[in-house]
Amino acid sequence: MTRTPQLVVHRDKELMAEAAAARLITHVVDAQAARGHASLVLTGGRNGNGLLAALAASPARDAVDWRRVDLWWGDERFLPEGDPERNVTQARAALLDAVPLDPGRVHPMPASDGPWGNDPEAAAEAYAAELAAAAGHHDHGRVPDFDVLMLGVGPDTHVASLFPELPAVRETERTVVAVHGAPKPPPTRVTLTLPAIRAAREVWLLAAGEDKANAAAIALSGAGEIQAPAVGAYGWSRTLWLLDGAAASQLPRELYPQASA
Ligand SMILES: O=C1O[C@H](COP(=O)(O)O)[C@@H](O)[C@H](O)[C@H]1O
Repeated sequence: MTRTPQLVVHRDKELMAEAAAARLITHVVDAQAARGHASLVLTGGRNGNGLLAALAASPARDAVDWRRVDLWWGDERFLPEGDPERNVTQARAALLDAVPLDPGRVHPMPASDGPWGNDPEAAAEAYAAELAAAAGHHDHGRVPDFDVLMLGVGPDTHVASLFPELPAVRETERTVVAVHGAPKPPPTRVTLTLPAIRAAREVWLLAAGEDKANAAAIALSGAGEIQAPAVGAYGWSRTLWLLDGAAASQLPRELYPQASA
């Protein structure tokens, strides 16, 4: 388990998205070569969707065997199926509809008009059960061995739907919980918890744009995870912060990485 993140700063958000997409393709190809399949956790938000769109535009996307990719989500806005604000709807538009995925390996979080109805607690429990059913006996706990778990960092340091000081960020047992009263709309959400996030091999935090500069500086300067949830998001093999110059602009000088482009 490494709590010390590596930082990579790219010139701007477009280059950051392209470089992150290239990095992801390489990871997936390597995971498939080593283990036969790759398991990814997608994030919503502008930076996560930017990465997916860059991946869709990359000719190297065809190096991936998409039929052997498992897709999970870090969080979801609890809205009806097909709602344009749902993270899965946006991911489908950015990439998923353009690649030959196995539908049985795509695991969106439940919608508010899905089989568990408008009950986010039931939806969270069902997603936790789906994760547990996919976890092998070698996996760390009750979720599959995620190769890469991506998280967009919000301007308030939230990741997934773990917002500062709300009960979800304090959860230490369950892997998935419902969120009520999120400060960013919509207020009702479903999210992986920090213990589930920390079961990932690699956690990549994405932060691009001036509105992320304060969040990056706070999260990377020793804040607590209840006040700054991004602090609590780390992988057991590696934790990577992928930033653009604007998001890195308030980092303390000693944190600013030497080799960045
Ligand atoms: O609402 C959400 O916001 C965060 C961050 O989004 P961004 O647009 O500020 O980059 C995202 O990571 C999360 O998945 C999403 O539900």
